[in-house]
Parts: sequence; structure tokens; C-alpha cells
Amino acid sequence: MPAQYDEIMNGASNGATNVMLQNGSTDHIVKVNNPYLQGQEDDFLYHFGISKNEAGGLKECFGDVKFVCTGGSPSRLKMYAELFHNDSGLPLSENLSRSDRFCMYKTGPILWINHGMGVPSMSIMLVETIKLLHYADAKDVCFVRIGTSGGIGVAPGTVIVSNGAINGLLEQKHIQFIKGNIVKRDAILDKTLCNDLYETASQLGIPVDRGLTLCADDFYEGQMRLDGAFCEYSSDDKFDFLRKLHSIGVRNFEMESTGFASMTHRAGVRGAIICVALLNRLNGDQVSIDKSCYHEYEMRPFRIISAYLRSLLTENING
Ligand SMILES: O=P(O)(O)O[C@@H]1C[C@H](O)[C@@H](CO)O1
Ligand SMILES: O=c1cc[nH]c(=O)[nH]1
Repeated sequence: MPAQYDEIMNGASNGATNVMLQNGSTDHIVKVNNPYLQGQEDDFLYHFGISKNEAGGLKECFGDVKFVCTGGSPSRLKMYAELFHNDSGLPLSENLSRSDRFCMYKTGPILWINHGMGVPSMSIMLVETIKLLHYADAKDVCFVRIGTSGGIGVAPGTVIVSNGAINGLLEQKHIQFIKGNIVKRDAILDKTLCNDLYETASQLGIPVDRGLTLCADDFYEGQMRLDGAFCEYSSDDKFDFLRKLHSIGVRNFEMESTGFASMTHRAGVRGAIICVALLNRLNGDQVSIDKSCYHEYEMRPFRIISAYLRSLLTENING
């Protein structure tokens, strides 16, 4: 058994034995809906390098998880986990992922996992995390994507709390291709969690707005940039589209929201997305902010989730 799992199970590295996180739900399991899994003795979560029948048991390791915080970059998520460990005093685990695809850190009942760029990468992470938490018998889990985005008609640095996620056809649906067909699934975020995060941002004095998030399949043409390697539309086309999006309530572009909203909904877990706008796309396409400004911006979603999580943490005196 790797040292880090051993430590976690002995309560040495995550403090899970006496920490509760009250997130307002009761006894909702993390759902999987796959009859084939029932007949399968073991299940290897390839992109984490973790098995269902892990020595020591997934329940002991992950059964207490109440929040999964996720975003694209592995180093950013590691930094968030370390900062949350400092903010909360909760012990920080080693990287629990044995694969280099994703990192996974644990601070008490909170997991910090990166998802890479775009829905295809993120969906692999979500499927394996949903199965992991299902096998661990975790209950009442919330997932929050804390990320970056391109703002539409908002000042750079504004954090957008998504009140819906739309695909490139401007529908609140996640599109998959299965069996040669297009399958569309509802993209649904948790209103209460979104409202709570919006309130937390307001209380912290962080510039915040609510709006729809457009989930693009790429950074350039899919977001109507004029600075990609290919561009077969005009500047007028771009601005017409951005203005149309703004008029129907879209406030930012990113690349994961519909997949995130539909998969969390299908798993019966509550999901929310808060992304800082790195730029206002009505003013340009290049993300050319300096390093310290970028850092200040990427810290804003973290400051919100950290304050929110700390407000939910209580000591379980019976633990
Ligand atoms: O991980 P974040 O939220 O920063 O990811 C956004 C969406 C795309 O994956 C990426 C493009 O730069 O930024
Ligand atoms: O413009 C942007 C910035 C970050 N992420 C995106 O997907 N688009």
C-alpha cells in the first residue's frame, strides 16, 4: 500500500476523522448508472492509477469527501490545495493520483483535482471521480469548477458565477456522439450552491456577476477569436455574435461547462461553476495580462471557494 493511502487511513494526513462539512444535503449517494459495473469484480481507474479494491479500502480514504474542487491546471490545483491547507488548518495529503494525467490532493473532506483543457479531458476525470466516490460510499458531495474564462461585456477580473451552461448551438445541453448518433443531455447546475457562492463573493468584495457560460469546443474559432491560425469569418461577424450572446445573458466563454453541468447532474451531485474573466472579449482576443495580474485573477475564484468551505466546516465533537 502506498505511504500516502496508509497515512490517510490512519488520519495522519487529512484530519478526516473529526472534521464535518455541512453542505445542506442529507444522504445523497454519488450515482453511477451502469449495470455492467455490478458484474465486474474490480475496476481500475486508469487515469488516477487507483483500483476499486485498493488495499486499505476506498471508503476509509474517500468516504468522508463532501466537496470536489476542480480546474484545468495541475499546478494551479496543487497551489489551491496548499493554500486551503494554510487557510483551514486541515492536513494536506500527498498527490493521491498515481498517474501523471491528473493530480489529486485531499484536505479533510475536500478533494482538489485538475481536469485538463476541454470537455473530453474533463469528462474522463469526472467519470473516474464519480466512480471513486461511489465506491467509497461518499454522500452529499458537491463539485465546483473554479477556473478562468473569456468575459463578454464584463470587466477583466470579474468572477462569473454560471447560472447556466450552453453549447455552441446556444442550447443548455451537453452534446455527445454515441453509437453514431448525437445525444443531448440537460446541462443543469445547482441554484442554491451558485447563489451561496455569489453571496460569498459579494461579501468578500470580489467583483462578481452571474450569467450563462458558453462552453466552446476550442479556444480560437469556437470562441470567434480573430487571432487563431485560421479565420474564415469577419470582425463584424465576431462582434455581431458576441453582442448577440451578451443580449441573451451570456457573460463568458470557457471549455468545460456543459459537460460539467450534465455529468454532475446525472451523478446526482450538486455542481457549480465560478470562473474569473481574464479579459473582456469585446475589447480584444489576446490574453496578454502580466503574471502578477494573472495570479491576482486566478486567486479570486479560490478566495471565494476557500471562504465558503471554511464557513461550512465544523468540528464534529462526537468524531
Ligand atoms: O482551467 P481553466 O478554467 O483555466 O480553463 C479554461 C478553459 C480552458 O480549458 C482553458 C483555455 O485556456 O481555460
Ligand atoms: O478567453 C478565454 C480565456 C480562458 N478560457 C477560455 O476558454 N477562453
